[in-house]
Amino acid sequence: MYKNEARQPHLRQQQQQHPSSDFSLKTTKQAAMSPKYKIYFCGSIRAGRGDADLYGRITEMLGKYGTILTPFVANKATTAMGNSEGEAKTDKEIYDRDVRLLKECDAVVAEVTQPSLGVGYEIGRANAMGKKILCLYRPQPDKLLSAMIRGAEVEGKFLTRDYKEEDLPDLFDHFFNKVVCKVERRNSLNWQSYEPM
Ligand SMILES: O=c1[nH]c(=O)n([C@H]2C[C@H](O)[C@@H](COP(=O)(O)O)O2)cc1CO
Repeated sequence: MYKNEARQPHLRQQQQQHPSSDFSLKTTKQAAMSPKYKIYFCGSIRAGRGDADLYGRITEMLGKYGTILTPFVANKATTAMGNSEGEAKTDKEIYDRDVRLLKECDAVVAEVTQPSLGVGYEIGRANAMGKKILCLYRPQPDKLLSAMIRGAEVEGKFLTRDYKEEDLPDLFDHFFNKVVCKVERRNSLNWQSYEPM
């Protein structure tokens, strides 16, 4: 028995079930190659549902990188005047659930073209939690993005991008593969001293 089999008996079991293939190695490699993130998607609800179709296309693209924690934002059945969506029935339940999901997520993607109090609040809260954030804005002739979003930009942490829909695949590749994938050093352990690095 190899050393790590003693600590991970499931590896030995997998090896017995798949004797001709290096099952454990393959699954480990696959996991490393296709990281699946928990993504909090923000978009306007009570501030107007004019971009709901676009939110649907965005969340579909984001599915390549992980799980959307907030599918109700892109759901066309969610209306500006509805007072409940999904499991949440009251504003308090919506707020509590969304703050819990924000804490849980690995990354926030926000479509900020339609100005929304809720989206602004979520971005500020996520920023205070140290989450990686991508804000997407479609420049409008009569509408400027708030300085509290564009001005919050910090390289490698908080990105704001003016975009056209065809730019999204490249923007998402960059955000997830160059920004979100970077593990904060303080989250790792020095295996000699057991101190956080
Ligand atoms: O019913 C809701 N469900 C919900 O999850 N939210 C969250 C998610 C959205 O990203 C954001 C939208 O805020 P607003 O409704 O102020 O546009 O707030 C907001 C509402 C309604 O305010």
